[in-house]
Amino acid sequence: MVRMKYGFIGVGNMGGAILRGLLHAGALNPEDVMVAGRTPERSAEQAQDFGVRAAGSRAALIASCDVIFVGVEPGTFPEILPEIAENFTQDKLLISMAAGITLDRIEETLGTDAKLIRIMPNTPAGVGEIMVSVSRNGNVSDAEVQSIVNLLSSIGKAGEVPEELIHAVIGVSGSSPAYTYMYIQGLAEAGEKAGMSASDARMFAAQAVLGAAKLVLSADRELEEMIDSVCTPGGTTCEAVNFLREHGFREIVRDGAAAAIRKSEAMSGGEKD
Ligand SMILES: NC(=O)C1=CN([C@@H]2O[C@H](COP(=O)(O)OP(=O)(O)OC[C@H]3O[C@@H](n4cnc5c(N)ncnc54)[C@H](O)[C@@H]3O)[C@@H](O)[C@H]2O)C=CC1
Ligand SMILES: O=C(O)[C@@H]1CCC=N1
Repeated sequence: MVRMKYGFIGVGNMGGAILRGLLHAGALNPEDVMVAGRTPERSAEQAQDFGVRAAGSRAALIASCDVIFVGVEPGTFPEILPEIAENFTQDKLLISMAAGITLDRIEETLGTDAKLIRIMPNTPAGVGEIMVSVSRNGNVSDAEVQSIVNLLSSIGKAGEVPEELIHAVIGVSGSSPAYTYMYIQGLAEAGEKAGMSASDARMFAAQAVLGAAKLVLSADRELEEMIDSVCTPGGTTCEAVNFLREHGFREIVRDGAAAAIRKSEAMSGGEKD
C-alpha cells in the first residue's frame, strides 16, 4: 500500500502543535511529512525543528503531498490560495484550520470539485489533548472524513460537526485555552499572595484544573451537583462559590466566549470587527 504524504503549510502555534502532537503520538512517520514556511530558509529551519522534510516551495509541497494542512494566519490564507490552486488536484485533500474562512470561500479559488475539510483545533494538540471539530465539503467521502477524525483522535478528541457550528466550537474549545490560562493565573496569584512559591502556585492551580476537567469527562453528573460535591457544609468552598456567583463569574465566562463566537461569525461574513 502506498503511504500517504502529509504537508504542513504554516507550523506556528497551532499548525506546529498539531504536527508536534501527531509526530509524538507516532501517528505520522516523519519521513512522510513535509513542511513549508514563508521562505525556503524558514522551511529548512522548521523541518529541522520537527525532524521532518523541508519543501523547496509551497508549490513543491502541494505537488508531492496527499493531505495538506494549512496553518497560516486567516489574513494570509486567501493570499496563498491562488498558489495552492495552481498545484492542487482532485485526489488531494486540503485541511484548513483558519478561523473565519469558509469552505465556500476556499472552493471559490480551489474549485467546487476540490476535497476540503475545515478543522477547529486548539493548542493542547501539542500535548495530546486536542479538542477539534471536523467539517467537510461535499467532495469528501465518509471514509475520508473518518480517516481524518481517526488521525486527530490520536492526539485527543475529534468529532465531525456541520460547518455552521464552527463558531460555537471556537468559543467553547478553540479559543478557550486562553481564558482557562486566565483562570489559572487568578488561582496562582491567590496562592502566591497566601505564601506559596510562584512555581508551586502554578502547579497546584493547573493540576486542580486538569483533575476537575478529567472528572467532568468521566462522570455523567450535572455540573451543579459537582459544584455541590466540593462545598462541604460550613466549609471553605462555599465562600468562594458564593463570591463568584455574586460577581457573575459564570456569566462573564459565557459572555466572553460569546464575544469570540461573534467575532468568528463576523470574520466568516467578511466583516471587519
Ligand atoms: N492559535 C490557536 O490557538 C488557534 C489557531 N487557529 C488557526 O490556526 C491558524 C494559525 O494561527 P496561529 O498558529 O495562532 O498563528 P501563528 O502566527 O502562530 O502561525 C502562523 C504560521 O504561518 C506561517 N506563515 C505565514 N505565512 C506563510 C506562508 N505564506 N507560507 C508558509 N507559512 C506561512 C508563519 O510564519 C507562522 O509560523 C489561523 O488560521 C488560526 O485561525 C485555529 C484554532 C486555534
Ligand atoms: O484567535 C484566533 O482567532 C484563533 C482561533 C481560535 C483560537 N485562536
